[in-house]
Amino acid sequence: MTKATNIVWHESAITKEDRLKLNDHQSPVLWFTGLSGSGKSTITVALEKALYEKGIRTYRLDGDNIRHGLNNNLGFSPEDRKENIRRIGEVSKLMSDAGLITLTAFISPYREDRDNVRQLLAKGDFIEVYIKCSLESCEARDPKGLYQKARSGEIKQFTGIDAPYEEPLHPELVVNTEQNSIEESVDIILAYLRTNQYI
Ligand SMILES: Nc1ncnc2c1ncn2[C@@H]1O[C@H](COP(=O)(O)OS(=O)(=O)O)[C@@H](OP(=O)(O)O)[C@H]1O
Ligand SMILES: Nc1ncnc2c1ncn2[C@@H]1O[C@H](COP(=O)(O)OP(=O)(O)O)[C@@H](O)[C@H]1O
Repeated sequence: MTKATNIVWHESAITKEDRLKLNDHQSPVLWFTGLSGSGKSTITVALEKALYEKGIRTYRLDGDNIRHGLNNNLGFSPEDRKENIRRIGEVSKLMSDAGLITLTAFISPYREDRDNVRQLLAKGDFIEVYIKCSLESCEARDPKGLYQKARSGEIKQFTGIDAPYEEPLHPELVVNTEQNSIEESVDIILAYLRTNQYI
């Protein structure tokens, strides 16, 4: 594939700041990361509902859904996961520019890939939320039966089994879903957004 050359950035007449004036909130990216079954999808769904009910504009990007469309040409090798996260980072940046609070729910197992997204976004617009849950509990939950398939060798390169997960070193938030209910987890995140004047 040859990269495009001779392309020039074209400014809009309306900026992100203009769009944010129509909102009563900022437009950060809430980047959820954690093992499969840790609760990323469950919590982002509940959080998005809570935000919507407060009149806040949101959009949720979820690994399972995005891999059906935009990223349907990617698998689970380290290179493909990197490209998956790079594209989601770019999409999140557009959403932030559009004035939405984005909730992303991807395993995003590599620190470097998550840090690249942090660098891509304006300061304060990347909120890393580590959904912490032991492999043991995730495997006991096994909501999609994938751990069982990974253990039997039917699925290869499964995160936590035969592919790595690198825990965040300095996440803005850690939510432990072995200790907190779904409602408590949502409240922790809402409190963070309020305290830091995002909403
Ligand atoms: N090999 C392997 N490893 C991990 N996960 C797998 C795999 N194969 C399929 N699945 C399903 O795909 C979902 C993870 O996709 P992501 O885009 O979030 O993964 S990644 O961020 O690129 O690592 C993940 O969804 P969640 O369970 O919601 O995390 C799984 O349902
Ligand atoms: N405290 C909790 N927070 C989030 N999910 C929980 C919790 N306790 C049990 N669960 C269950 O764990 C599973 C998490 O699955 P899911 O949200 O799909 O995780 P992920 O998106 O990280 O793969 C769901 O079946 C959910 O009902």
